[in-house]
Amino acid sequence: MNVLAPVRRDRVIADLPACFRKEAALHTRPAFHPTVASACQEERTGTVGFKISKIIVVGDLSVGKTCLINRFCKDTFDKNYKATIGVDFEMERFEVLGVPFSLQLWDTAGQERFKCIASTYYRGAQAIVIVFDVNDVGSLEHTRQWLADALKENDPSNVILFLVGSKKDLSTPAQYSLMEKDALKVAQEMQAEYWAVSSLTGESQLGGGCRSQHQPGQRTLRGSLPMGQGRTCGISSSEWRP
Ligand SMILES: Nc1nc2c(ncn2[C@@H]2O[C@H](COP(=O)(O)OP(=O)(O)OP(=O)(O)O)[C@@H](O)[C@H]2O)c(=O)[nH]1
Repeated sequence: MNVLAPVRRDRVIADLPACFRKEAALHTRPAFHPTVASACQEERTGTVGFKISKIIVVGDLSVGKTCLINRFCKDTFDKNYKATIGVDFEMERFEVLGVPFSLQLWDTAGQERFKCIASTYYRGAQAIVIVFDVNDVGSLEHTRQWLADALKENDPSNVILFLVGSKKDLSTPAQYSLMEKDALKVAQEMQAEYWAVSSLTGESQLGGGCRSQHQPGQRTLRGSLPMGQGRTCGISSSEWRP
């Protein structure tokens, strides 16, 4: 008996969106392998079963990792800072091309003293989200180290990377465009997709003037955080061959 509530409408992905930048994309095909697609449609997914992918969110202390996850999962924002102790996690259910799919979002502590505990949860990630504050250039510089640490526990050729600039609402357009140049450079080096967001307002914007395939109305953090929208993390056509 299925005791789970239906998947929320904005978590139902009926068409795979095109990748935004090929060099930062793990999946460059517009759809699953035809055999996979027909097996999903005919519910012959057999041994593939229920899919879970793990996303880890890393970055300096107080850059807004918890707020980003809360906006995405609960559509809430808390202006009071409560440091994450070690790690925390949320689970989000999706339906991708008719197949149930879940994301585990691991929120890790940015404080140095908890780094040791948090890093024990890095292993087995399909996507790494490295967050920095667009108003704090130091936090952008530290993203390289956060990525290096996360990649020690993961296979670099098999993870999708996102560089996310947070608290965009606190910067003026002039300040932001100065910062964006540096952020894009770092994203390019990392081969990550770059997004700028505000968890306070719910706005999310793909960096570098890349065009999104999505409707303007969809581009809010709740429905379209990078991890939910740009790609379907963790799914590869080879994995999904029935
Ligand atoms: N104005 C504004 N403030 C934000 C935004 N995101 C987070 N904040 C504030 O920044 C502070 C830190 O946010 P958190 O999400 O707790 O930061 P964190 O990165 O999870 O911090 P650690 O758990 O210590 O690693 C809080 O006071 C938030 O309210 C944003 O988009 N805009």
